[in-house]
Amino acid sequence: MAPKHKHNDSLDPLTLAMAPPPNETSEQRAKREREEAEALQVSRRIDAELKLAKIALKKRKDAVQVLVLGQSMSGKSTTIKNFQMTYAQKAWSEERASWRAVILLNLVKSVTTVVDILSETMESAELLTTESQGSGKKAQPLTPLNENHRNIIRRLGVLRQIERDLKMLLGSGASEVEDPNEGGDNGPQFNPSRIQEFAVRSSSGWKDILDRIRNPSQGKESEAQRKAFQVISSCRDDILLMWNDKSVRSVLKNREASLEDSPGFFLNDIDRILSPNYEPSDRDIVRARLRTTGVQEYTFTLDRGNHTAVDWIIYDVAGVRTSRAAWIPYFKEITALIFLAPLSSFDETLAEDPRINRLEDTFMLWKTVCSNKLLAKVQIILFMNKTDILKKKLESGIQVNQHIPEFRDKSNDYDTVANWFKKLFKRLYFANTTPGREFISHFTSVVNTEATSQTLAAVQGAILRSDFVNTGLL
Ligand SMILES: Nc1nc2c(ncn2[C@@H]2O[C@H](COP(=O)(O)OP(=O)(O)OP(=O)(O)O)[C@@H](O)[C@H]2O)c(=O)[nH]1
Ligand SMILES: [Mg+2]
Repeated sequence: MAPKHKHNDSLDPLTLAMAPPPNETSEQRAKREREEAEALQVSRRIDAELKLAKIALKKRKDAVQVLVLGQSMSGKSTTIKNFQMTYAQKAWSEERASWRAVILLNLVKSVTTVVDILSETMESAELLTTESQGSGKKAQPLTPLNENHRNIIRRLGVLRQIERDLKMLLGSGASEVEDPNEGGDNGPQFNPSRIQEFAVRSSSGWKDILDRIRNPSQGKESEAQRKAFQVISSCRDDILLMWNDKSVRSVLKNREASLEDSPGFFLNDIDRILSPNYEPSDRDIVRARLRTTGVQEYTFTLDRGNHTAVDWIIYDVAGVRTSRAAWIPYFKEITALIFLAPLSSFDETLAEDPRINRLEDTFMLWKTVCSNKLLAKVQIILFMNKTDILKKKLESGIQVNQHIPEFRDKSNDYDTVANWFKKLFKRLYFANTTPGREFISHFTSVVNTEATSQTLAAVQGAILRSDFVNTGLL
């Protein structure tokens, strides 16, 4: 009989290393076999996860990826809300009730804005009255506001705490201006050193916030919302008294505070919003304002047009100047880019930098996007948005040439102004774009959901027809 070691010599070192130890007891053997079975299970799970990750990566590569860009308040999230409403109806209806907290905050903010304007007006009138009394002149009433207004303002003071509570509930996007600790600088638009920082920060857009409101942890969120609803309801009469008061309206007019056209304006809907069974309508949701922070991703499955489905991934980003570096990593991935240019902003300045005219900032961004090499093969679609507000502004007599001298003495009517802006975008496009890339643009008002659904259908067609898709890359 051959000696034992001779037999082992014929085995490879791996088999030897894995062989059960000699003199193994039956308990040791059972333990070893249990551990081996567990290890096998872990290995199979990892294999399955890798397979799924590979499929997901392939699905992602095959998807139409669209980045929506534009300055803050240009209507990016509102455009994506329209996509969601049309193509992801289940998610849209599931989120409906959660928008109530955002709408309550928007309402409270409008009230506190009016209160601030009235308080300032009364204070400066008092100061002037005291000065003129000191000089011995006869005192003239310098404001139509009186003691009744002062009492209303005092009573509405309780809404300050409600505003703070709702902001806490909704996170940093609930404030228009970034928290300075949140990582902003006033530097150039595309600062590569900031990419990493923004790319790793987890997204906290409205989708995450709405999920949190829908699934409150220990009832905290719903409690804040319930209290807000109660307190705002108790202030209803004072809010209406103030908002419907002729003197208040004349003060607001003198201060050129056009609240009705400001984002998230719900004062005219207060009774509906404060009814116990209130559920936000589609129109309420597209009008609600919540600033995007970070980058948010939405997935839809759309018909390719020939009854085959294709996944779309749409990225929503923050538009404030300090967050624009976070856009760059997405430039390499995307199929198409929708650029939001709010035409109505010709007489406004940026919230984050009041020295800069909003429309100038948009033109500058547009030029950067058209000339960017990473975007050379990307189909760019321009939405000249907020046309409804542009119309109203022009009708109210606001002159474009007072804010953009290059407009000179052209007629200040909507068609002339809108087409002149379009010409400027087109000119900048052709001066900076990749040769041969088509110029696609739409005049939009993305709060008008019916008109926008038609625009989105056209956008879908244009993207699927684009060369990039048709060269077989998708
Ligand atoms: N009247 C009107 N309001 C609009 C239009 N587009 C957007 N808005 C409103 O403007 C506000 C801002 O729109 P958003 O979609 O939140 O803007 P955004 O580009 O996502 O802004 P950031 O998240 O700060 O980058 C919202 O209250 C919208 O309802 C429009 O065409 N007309
Ligand atoms: Mg947004």
